[in-house]
Amino acid sequence: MTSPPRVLVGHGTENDFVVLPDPEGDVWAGDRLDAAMVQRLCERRAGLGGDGVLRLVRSVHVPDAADALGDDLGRCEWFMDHRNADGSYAEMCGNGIRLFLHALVAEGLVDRQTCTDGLLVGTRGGARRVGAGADGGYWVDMGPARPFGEGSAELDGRTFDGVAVSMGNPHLACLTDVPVEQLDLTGTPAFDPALFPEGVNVEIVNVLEAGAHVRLRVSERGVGETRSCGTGACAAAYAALRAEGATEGTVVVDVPGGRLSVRVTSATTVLSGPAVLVSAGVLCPEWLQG
Ligand SMILES: N[C@@H](CCC[C@H](N)C(=O)O)C(=O)O
Repeated sequence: MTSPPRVLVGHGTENDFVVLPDPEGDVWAGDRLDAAMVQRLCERRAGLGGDGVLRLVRSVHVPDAADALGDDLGRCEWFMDHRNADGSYAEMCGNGIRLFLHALVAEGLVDRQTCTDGLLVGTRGGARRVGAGADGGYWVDMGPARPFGEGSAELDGRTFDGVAVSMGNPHLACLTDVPVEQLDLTGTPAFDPALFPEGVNVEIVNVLEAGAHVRLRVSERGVGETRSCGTGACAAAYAALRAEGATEGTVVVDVPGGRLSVRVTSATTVLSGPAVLVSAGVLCPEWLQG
């Protein structure tokens, strides 16, 4: 590293990320961004603080992009290299990918005017189209929710039953009448490892209006409780519609950090919401060496 690495901090409905611009893949090459560095960056007192890290990098510089994207590799100039706060990789991040596009625009790497039709971005869960909305926010075509069974999770001394849904990453979306604001989600959920061999994000969901409006709290794999989860909102919307026997509809999803909207059709799921950059600067060399 010749000059101090550039860094941004931002969030989507208060699901917050440390953003590392690295277009040519030379700033955080090799094992520089190992799990220990991700953990240090996400540390809320001794680091910058965040639920995860997003590295802005061209797909050609990511060794595992070819496996993740297959024939889409050539169509995805950019790759969302996402890490959870514990350093683990996730296949997909719905809040992160909106912030990813916002940061590409802010860094002058992509022209916002050209992304109203969306830009195809590579992720470890495959290619996703993300675009700028007329309201200043962003949308992302997440692909269809893929149910893969039913299960339960134990949290705060209770058992919550739910539907297992893949949005590229694994979720257990649990509809319940227990008011979510009463729950203590500081613990780690217990779940069935046979159903979720790669771990799971657990959404606890109250239905406010059948098939149209829900409120959720989430315990994320690799992080703990966060203020929002975009893929979790999609899983919750799918579960809320399914409870009504519906496969299509638009669901407003309230999370502790704000509001998201999820449009579900028979073909796909479109998540919409804000993306906010809070600060931009550089990492101090003495911190990096510490
Ligand atoms: N908060 C994200 C999801 C991040 C990944 C998740 N913790 C996992 O490990 O699957 C979102 O907005 O979707």
